[in-house]
Amino acid sequence: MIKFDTVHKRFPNGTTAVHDLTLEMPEGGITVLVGSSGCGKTTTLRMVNRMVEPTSGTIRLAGKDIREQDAAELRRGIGYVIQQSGLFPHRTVLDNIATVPLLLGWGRRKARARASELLETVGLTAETGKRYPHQLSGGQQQRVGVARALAGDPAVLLMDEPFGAVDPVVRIQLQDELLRLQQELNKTIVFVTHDIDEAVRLGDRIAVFRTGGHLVQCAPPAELLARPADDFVAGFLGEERELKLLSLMTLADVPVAPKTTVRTVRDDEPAPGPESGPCLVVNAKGEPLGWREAKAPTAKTPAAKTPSGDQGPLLPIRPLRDTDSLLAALNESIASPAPAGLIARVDAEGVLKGVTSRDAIHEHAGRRHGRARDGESI
Ligand SMILES: Nc1ncnc2c1ncn2[C@@H]1O[C@H](COP(=O)(O)OP(=O)(O)OP(=O)(O)O)[C@@H](O)[C@H]1O
Repeated sequence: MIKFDTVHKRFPNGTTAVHDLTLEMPEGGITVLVGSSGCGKTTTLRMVNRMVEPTSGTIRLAGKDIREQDAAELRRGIGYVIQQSGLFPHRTVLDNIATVPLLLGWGRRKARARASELLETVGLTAETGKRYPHQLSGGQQQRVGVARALAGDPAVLLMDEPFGAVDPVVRIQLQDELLRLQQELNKTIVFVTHDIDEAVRLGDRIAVFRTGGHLVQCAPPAELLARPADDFVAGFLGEERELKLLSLMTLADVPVAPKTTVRTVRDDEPAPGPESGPCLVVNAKGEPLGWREAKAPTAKTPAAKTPSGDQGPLLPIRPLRDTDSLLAALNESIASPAPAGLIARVDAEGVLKGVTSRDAIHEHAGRRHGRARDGESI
């Protein structure tokens, strides 16, 4: 969709921001640009919509050299989201979102109808549309920024640190929203971030730049994590590189031991005595609720007579589905009070189907990691 061919950008003051960049950004995919500060990410992004003109080289959009298109027209077909959301302060949220449709000549009524539809798409209420940007939280402003960028239904979306100014919890929510939207909309997205975890979560491909505008490696996240091209990339990915790789692998083919491996008890039944160890408490539907470690019997209340209410606290758990990551499974198994660090595996409806031990997760993770290092897909 977007093709950079030996693109060079040298600013008039002599700074080389981008050095002979050759890079393809596939249609319908999210390409994330990462790298140290000043390595040319923003310049690369802004060359796509001609806010910055290359010194040399060619950029093609859907096969067409962007220099052959009128810059204003080109920009109307490309959504652009920046960190400070860039909303017009004196226009309502709805009018902000309607900006591009109006420029495209849709007429006021149709443009506003489109804006209302998009408010809902990005998870905001109709009432929010009547407010002004300063009356919204940072996270809400970013959602409006995304809605505004999507309003003209562009095939390409450029996002420059769009979630950089919000707290970590809202940031994860916005990332999830973007992934959900992308499943529906299938835009070609170029996304700039400083945050490698964000890049791994969102990217279909990650391009790592280093100072001087040099592209060092561009690869899908799993390939990048398993086989960084050099020490710079490895350093950039951080010391928990191997754990990050586990976040991309699912539990799907890790064996499930039958539920008879572990003692289960209904939440409305008394737990067995402490000599039988922790048991898994499930509700009437068979959904796991937690582990209960029975209290040691005392002289006053021997094990056999201990009423269920007295049998130790319920330690809540996170039951895991096949679609959950190996990292989530490992995390859960470390906290598990059950022998062998057992985790509860559930089906799509959340009903217990069995358990998996920490050793099984480890072994599987090691094997899959080895395969990834050898270049196999994970
Ligand atoms: N208009 C300009 N004139 C001169 N130099 C510029 C201009 N814009 C950017 N630069 C320089 O080009 C280099 C690349 O800048 P760019 O903003 O693309 O980097 P970046 O990777 O996005 O940085 P950051 O992560 O800090 O936002 C930097 O050295 C910057 O100072």
